[in-house]
Amino acid sequence: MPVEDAANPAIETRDLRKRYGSEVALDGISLSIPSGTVYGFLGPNGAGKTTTMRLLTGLAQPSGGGARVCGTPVSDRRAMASLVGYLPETPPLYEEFSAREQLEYVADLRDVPTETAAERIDEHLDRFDLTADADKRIDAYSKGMRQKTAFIQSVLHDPDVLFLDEPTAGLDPRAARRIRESIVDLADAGTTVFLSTHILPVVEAVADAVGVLFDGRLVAEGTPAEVTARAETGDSSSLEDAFLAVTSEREPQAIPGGE
Ligand SMILES: Nc1ncnc2c1ncn2[C@@H]1O[C@H](COP(=O)(O)OP(=O)(O)OP(=O)(O)O)[C@@H](O)[C@H]1O
Repeated sequence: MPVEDAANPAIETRDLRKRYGSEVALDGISLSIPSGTVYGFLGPNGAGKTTTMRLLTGLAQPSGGGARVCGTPVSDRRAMASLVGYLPETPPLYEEFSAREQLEYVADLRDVPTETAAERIDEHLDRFDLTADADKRIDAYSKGMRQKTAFIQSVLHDPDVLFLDEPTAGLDPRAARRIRESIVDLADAGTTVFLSTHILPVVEAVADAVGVLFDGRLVAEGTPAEVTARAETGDSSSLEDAFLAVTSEREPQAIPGGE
């Protein structure tokens, strides 16, 4: 069972906003996500999902509002480095390193003790069927092998909150299942997982709650069943039907003139 603590949310945002010049990427979102839960963060292309994750990992500065992760303001980048793990859409990997070297390097950066790092690296390489290729250079890796390596590096330091941007992209069914299992295992162990993906069956399988972002605003939130039911798309409707309903036939919202 997830270790939930609604009074001390792992992720909390208040009217969080981000502009890029005149472009409003995020138009004031407020979230409260209990620790030890999986939050599926959905939205069409360009809705503001990556922007939100960059703000919540301290990689970008908000234009307005605020956010805390485990009670710490996200502006504290030093604290964020140990509190959060982040698998971005295009993960940073050193082509000339092997997967093992890459993972040892990241573990060292995150101050994971050498012996603990070695154990975790071996365990994860095995779990993702990478052991035989672990000493090959990453520039000879397939897309899926890179994605698996990047996922492992995002969890090596045992973060309290894990942000995943399309973690199963490019993975074969076995590897995708391993990622889904890992997400559930991590949440069971108390990690909060913030999962952005367009693969809605993955969200239905693992998420405790979902939020749907459209044009920089949160337009639906609840358990997958609640969001599906509220969209009132029919008796046999799915999360996909609900997603399409809440992200269509909406006029773009007027953008306020200032913060
Ligand atoms: N560095 C940037 N400079 C200017 N505009 C940006 C920048 N990053 C994002 N945007 C804009 O902000 C909006 C939200 O982008 P974002 O990448 O957060 O969307 P997304 O929901 O992650 O999309 P996708 O599903 O395609 O990955 C888009 O209109 C995008 O063009």
